Amino acid sequence: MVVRLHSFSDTQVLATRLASDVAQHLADAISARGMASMAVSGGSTPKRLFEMLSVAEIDWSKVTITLVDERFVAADNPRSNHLLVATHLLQNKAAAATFLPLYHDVASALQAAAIATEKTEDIGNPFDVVILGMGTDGHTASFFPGGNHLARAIAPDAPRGVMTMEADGAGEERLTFTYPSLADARFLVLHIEGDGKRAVLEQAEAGTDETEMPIRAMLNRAPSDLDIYWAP
Ligand SMILES: O=C1O[C@H](COP(=O)(O)O)[C@@H](O)[C@H](O)[C@H]1O
Repeated sequence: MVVRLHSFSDTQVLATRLASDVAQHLADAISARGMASMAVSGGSTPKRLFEMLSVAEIDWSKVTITLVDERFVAADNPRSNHLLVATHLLQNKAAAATFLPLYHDVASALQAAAIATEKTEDIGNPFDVVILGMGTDGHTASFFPGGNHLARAIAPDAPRGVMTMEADGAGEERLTFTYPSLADARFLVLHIEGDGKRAVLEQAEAGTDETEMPIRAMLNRAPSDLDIYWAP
């Protein structure tokens, strides 16, 4: 694998370029296979990107979107990644896309993970586009340091699909695609912004302990090339 760092002067320039690159990969997938799949992150970073991507001139009716991870909360909860995507990405032209949520209104996160795995099994083998984020603790998706299922979730031979995760730094119980589900994406992106996250990235690149900083699994051993988009 190759890790490429793309640095931009500011977050607006980054979002413009990343939206254009993602749209191109989705259009290429539609041309090649008649459909496209994409898994996106939540959190605060992707809002501007989502808004720019939502107006891209591609055939969104052939695009299926899901999340790399989610909190076990309903879609009207302000902390829901589904709500973020619905508000900022599934708008404008992208309103024609199909969205597959990870959260389901069932008794446990474990049940929701099983349903999400089943409902997403026909997409993402591999995903055409995966956009990862990274927390200042070095987590990506819901691969949290100290997570109760971290070792299983980031194992190279973990099954494709969605698992649960609990960790002190995670807040609510989480739902997350496993490492193998994400790491072989045709276009694998890590989107980070700010000097603080750049310092966290450099710290991650300088070590190998994945339990300390799970983003290292993606940086060190993803089967796909990893394109990092960063702006101060
Ligand atoms: O918990 C989460 O945080 C990360 C990073 O979020 P940010 O607010 O620092 O951008 C995100 O990638 C992940 O999807 C989300 O669930």
